[in-house]
Amino acid sequence: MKQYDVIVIGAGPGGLAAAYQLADSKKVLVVERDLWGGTCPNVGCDPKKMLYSAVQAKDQAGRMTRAGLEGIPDINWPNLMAFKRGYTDTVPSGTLAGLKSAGIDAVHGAARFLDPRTVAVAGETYRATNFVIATGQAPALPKIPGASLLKTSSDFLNLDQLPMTLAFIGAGYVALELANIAAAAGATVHLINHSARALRSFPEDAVAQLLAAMKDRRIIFHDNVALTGVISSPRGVILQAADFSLEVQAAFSAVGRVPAVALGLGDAGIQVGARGIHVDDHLRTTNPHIFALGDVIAKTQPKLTPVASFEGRYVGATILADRGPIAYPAQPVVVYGTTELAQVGISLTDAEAAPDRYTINTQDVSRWYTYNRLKDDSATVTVITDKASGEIAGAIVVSTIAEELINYLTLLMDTHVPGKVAAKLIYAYPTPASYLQYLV
Ligand SMILES: Cc1cc2nc3c(=O)[nH]c(=O)nc-3n(C[C@H](O)[C@H](O)[C@H](O)COP(=O)(O)OP(=O)(O)OC[C@H]3O[C@@H](n4cnc5c(N)ncnc54)[C@H](O)[C@@H]3O)c2cc1C
Ligand SMILES: NC(=O)c1ccc[n+]([C@@H]2O[C@H](COP(=O)([O-])OP(=O)(O)OC[C@H]3O[C@@H](n4cnc5c(N)ncnc54)[C@H](O)[C@@H]3O)[C@@H](O)[C@H]2O)c1
Repeated sequence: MKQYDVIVIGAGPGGLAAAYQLADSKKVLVVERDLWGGTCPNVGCDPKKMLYSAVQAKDQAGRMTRAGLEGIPDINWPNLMAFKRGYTDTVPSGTLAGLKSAGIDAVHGAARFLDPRTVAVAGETYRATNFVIATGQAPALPKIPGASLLKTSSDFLNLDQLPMTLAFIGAGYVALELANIAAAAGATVHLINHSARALRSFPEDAVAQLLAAMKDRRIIFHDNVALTGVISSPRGVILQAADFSLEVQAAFSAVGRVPAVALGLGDAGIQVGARGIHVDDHLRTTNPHIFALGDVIAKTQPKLTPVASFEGRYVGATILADRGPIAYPAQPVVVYGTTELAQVGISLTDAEAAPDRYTINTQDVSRWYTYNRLKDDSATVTVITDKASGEIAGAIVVSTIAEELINYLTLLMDTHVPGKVAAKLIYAYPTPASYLQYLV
């Protein structure tokens, strides 16, 4: 039996951040059951955005037709997939090499608690003073007969050939982002939504702008369809509901993700609910020498890579010395769809409910120089300002380059720079930042 100061279970962005934080002063072991690096670089953010790169380039070319460009390029799926694999194929070995060079031990296999101080991995047992559970989430399947015929986001991001007809079940981040990629690459894409509302955490008007762009791309939305079953067919699968039947070559579940908690948590005295492992304000589980972080915990913060990494650094630092409860900075979120939808800070609904406290300023910026140059016809920016301090309290950006502006607005929020101070600075021109003076 080997003894460590800290055992980190799960080598995704959260677990790795904790391990690196501890590497200089503690004897650390990282356990991973699947791909070193976890979801984000292997089957999540990074491969998705490599495929999205070709979609962005194609879309910009499309917008510039009759403005100097002729012809819209086609996406060659096998070549695009080879480009993606050129990155993802190196992730597990690169991650492992990074751990070794930092003096962190690594073992491959699924960890399972035998008791609160011991885990078993691949037939060996390991003991530690502290544990960090960072096991993330896995794709969920709808609870209907035939659900095992459905594929997942991980399958989509590794398709050798793109099916010509396909469906996504769900209307959240995964469904919208992957539907956009598939449709831009030439597939006929159906999106099956069990309600009439997509992306519930975003304002309805902004979502409507995104959905309009996706419908222009000929993505077919089937709202208020509660599937009752999936059966196989000679050409693929048939999705069934009351008064509804749709045959596609492949169908992908995008109904959310479930916390990966099959690691004997009961034997370690750790409580877990449907949304994940319960933690306190120090990210301690119900067993105080065991921490949990990232997507696997029940939390109000979005389950995103930079949030998991932030928590990993916090837990690493807290194991070294208690620095008080975790205090999160603002967390920007971006949906990389047919246009980008980005949001940070207070929600529009909460700001509208407190008109004495907040100013809400929504502007159509599509004719402003940078957006006009890019022919970004649906660009809209909403900035919510705290009346008393003049500081930015939140923002919503719809634009093909929303990912850029949302980070500047986040920076201003986190550094408590009031809008009128930000407006006086000099920014490179012409760039999205150079319009901050008219936005904040
Ligand atoms: C398709 C897709 C696109 C996404 N796009 C974005 C994006 O654009 N931006 C963004 O910020 N976020 C995005 N996310 C979310 C992001 O990937 C996660 O928030 C992030 O990976 C969470 O990190 P984590 O370390 O908590 O968990 P993970 O990255 O999931 O890592 C957990 C690791 O633990 C391992 N593990 C599980 N159980 C055990 C066990 N018993 N023993 C050993 N190892 C175990 C798993 O194999 C996994 O490698 C996306 C997710 C998906 C699925
Ligand atoms: N750009 C990004 O940052 C990004 C991209 C992808 C994923 N993610 C992360 O991954 C998480 C998971 O994404 P997701 O899209 O899988 O989940 P989600 O929670 O965002 O969306 C799930 C969707 O499925 C629908 N749904 C649930 N049950 C259903 C059922 N039985 N039938 C039909 N529809 C059903 C929901 O109404 C919702 O529209 C996100 O919450 C986010 O944390 C982030």
